[in-house]
Amino acid sequence: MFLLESIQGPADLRMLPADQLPRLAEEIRDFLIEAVTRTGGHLGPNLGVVELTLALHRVFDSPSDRILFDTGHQSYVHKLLTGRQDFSRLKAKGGLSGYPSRAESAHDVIENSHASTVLGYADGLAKANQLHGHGDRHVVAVIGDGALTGGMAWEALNNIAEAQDRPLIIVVNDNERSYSPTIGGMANHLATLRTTQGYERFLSWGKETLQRTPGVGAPIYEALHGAKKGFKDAVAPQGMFEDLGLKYIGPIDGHDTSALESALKRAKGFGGPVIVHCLTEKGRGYRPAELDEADHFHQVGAIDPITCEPLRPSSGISWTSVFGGELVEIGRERADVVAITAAMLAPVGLGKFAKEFPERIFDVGIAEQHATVSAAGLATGGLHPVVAVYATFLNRAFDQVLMDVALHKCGVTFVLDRAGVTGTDGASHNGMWDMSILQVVPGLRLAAPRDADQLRAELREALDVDDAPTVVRFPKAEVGPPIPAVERVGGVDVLLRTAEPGRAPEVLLVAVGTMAPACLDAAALLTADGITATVVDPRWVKPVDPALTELAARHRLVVTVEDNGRIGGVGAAVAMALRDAEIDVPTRELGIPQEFLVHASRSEILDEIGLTGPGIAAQTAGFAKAIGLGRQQSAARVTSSITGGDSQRGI
Ligand SMILES: Cc1ncc(C[n+]2csc(CCOP(=O)(O)OP(=O)(O)O)c2C)c(N)n1
Ligand SMILES: CC(=O)[C@@H](O)[C@H](O)COP(=O)(O)O
Ligand SMILES: [Mg+2]
Repeated sequence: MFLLESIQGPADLRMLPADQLPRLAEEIRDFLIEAVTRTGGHLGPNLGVVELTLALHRVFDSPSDRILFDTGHQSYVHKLLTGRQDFSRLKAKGGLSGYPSRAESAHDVIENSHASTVLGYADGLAKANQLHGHGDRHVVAVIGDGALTGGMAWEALNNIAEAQDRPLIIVVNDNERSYSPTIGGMANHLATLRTTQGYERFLSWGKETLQRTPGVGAPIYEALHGAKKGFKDAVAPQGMFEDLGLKYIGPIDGHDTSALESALKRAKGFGGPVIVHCLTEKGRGYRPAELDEADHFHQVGAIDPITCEPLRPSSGISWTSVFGGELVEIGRERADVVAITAAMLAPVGLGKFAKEFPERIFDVGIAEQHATVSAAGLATGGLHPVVAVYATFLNRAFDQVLMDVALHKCGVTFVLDRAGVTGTDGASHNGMWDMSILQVVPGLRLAAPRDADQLRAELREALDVDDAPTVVRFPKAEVGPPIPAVERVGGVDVLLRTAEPGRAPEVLLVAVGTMAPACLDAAALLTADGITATVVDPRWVKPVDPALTELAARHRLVVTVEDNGRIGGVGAAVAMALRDAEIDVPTRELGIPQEFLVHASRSEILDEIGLTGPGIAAQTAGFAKAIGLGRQQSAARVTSSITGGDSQRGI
């Protein structure tokens, strides 16, 4: 890695003779394969942008020129070239983020990994440059073909095209894939542009050869070039970009650094909005990735670089696979059930459903807002759509959930995978928002299953609701063992009572979804503190079940525990329900601090924020003792239970 190690910043790269770039690209690929197979990460996307990122940092002068990456998962090469070559703890606690990070470098701008935002940032930064009179500074936005299917990209393009005098360079990194092949009219359009590539090569040969031919050479070339324009307009309606008022350069071989530098220099000098359309290959240079039909190694876990076998095989089954399997069973029973994915068919578990019901699956691209409104349409048309997205990405479709699905009382079921702490993908990936923002949606019902059986049951219950949105949410984790209920009170499952029969329990532990195992552990630990507890799983957390408020009335303290932000979550809703029912029992809410969490593993973060058995027990004991419960009261409590003092109704 001699050459790569000599690159401590873009200036070093720009001084490198062009004939050493192929070797540097090779070293970078070797580095990525070795490092990312060891830690896990977005191997495919980054192998695909090696030459592109080299060309970007040779033509532009970051950070005074801003080089922006959409989604940011393809910024590893950018990091390598901007002084960050220790990938030993990539995406791990204390290590490099898997996305750009302003805390890591002045070269980084966009940290949030929600797709299709880069053109918006670029529009704003270009306007800022213009207002500050920084005409010499360039804004370069790198956007994937997948991200281009997001509506926000088109909102930005509409504005960017408005100002013909505002320099802005859009680099389309077209590898024909999101995870799987990119869908939709945009992808088809890009495909037709790709077909001219062969024509481009033929023309560049023609230009070299014919222009060397004295006399007839030049006119023949011009005629051919004219034909090309006609051909491209006929076969490859690039007119769309040019009709928008955007200069189009391409398609360019995205692995030919010289061609890339030439195109980027032309774009740099254009003085207005310009698109450079680059053709790249996801996973380039690593045969297993190139051959991987699923997603060209979009994101890999830690794997053996030779065999591609996981270095830490997981033994359990994921929540995602339980959902995917049950939806196939439901699909066999109900022809009205259809499914929608936003460019993440396999990651959200819809692969089996798609295989068995190809006409009942819709991949809308990275377009969660459209997915939601289209679902409202499908429901209005008499079907029951299941919209499967990662919890954090539903944020983008909040208004559509509220004003399209809920307002019209549409029976749409949202399945939110990666709910709660995800961890290693950083702050923008934690699914810590849904049980807060969805609280305000009238009529919406939300379930948080505690185990596989409840996931199957609650998914079926959700699909039985045809006049309101329903939500089922679960984490990025393996499903634990079944957690049986000892009793169902209303819609609430009682999981454990530690108070002896006839004695009033003190704490009601409300375990939301996958917090059940930790709450059961906490109840056992509280016993050692002389604090008795009842652990319940509300199953459907919105609306709050009246049975839960009745149970609360029989306890002296209510502690809710959720894998969601504390603000406006289930705990807040339960506390309000108790107040509304004039039940004056103190409540405490345990959850994720309302902060942007720095990347680390899910277990490390849960431990840090106290959402573990010991953490919940310690916090609950503190709350209990502060109001006189627990061991110091145990003597008095024993007396009152014997003398029938102010004991409460038994459970
Ligand atoms: C709003 C949103 N939805 C879904 C995702 C999940 N996601 C991450 S990368 C990716 C595919 C991006 O494809 P593309 O833009 O073509 O980039 P490539 O990986 O091909 O380089 C998706 C769907 C996301 N990051 N943001
Ligand atoms: C960049 C992006 O949004 C996804 O690729 C993200 O990395 C999801 O990873 P998991 O599918 O492992 O949760
Ligand atoms: Mg792509």
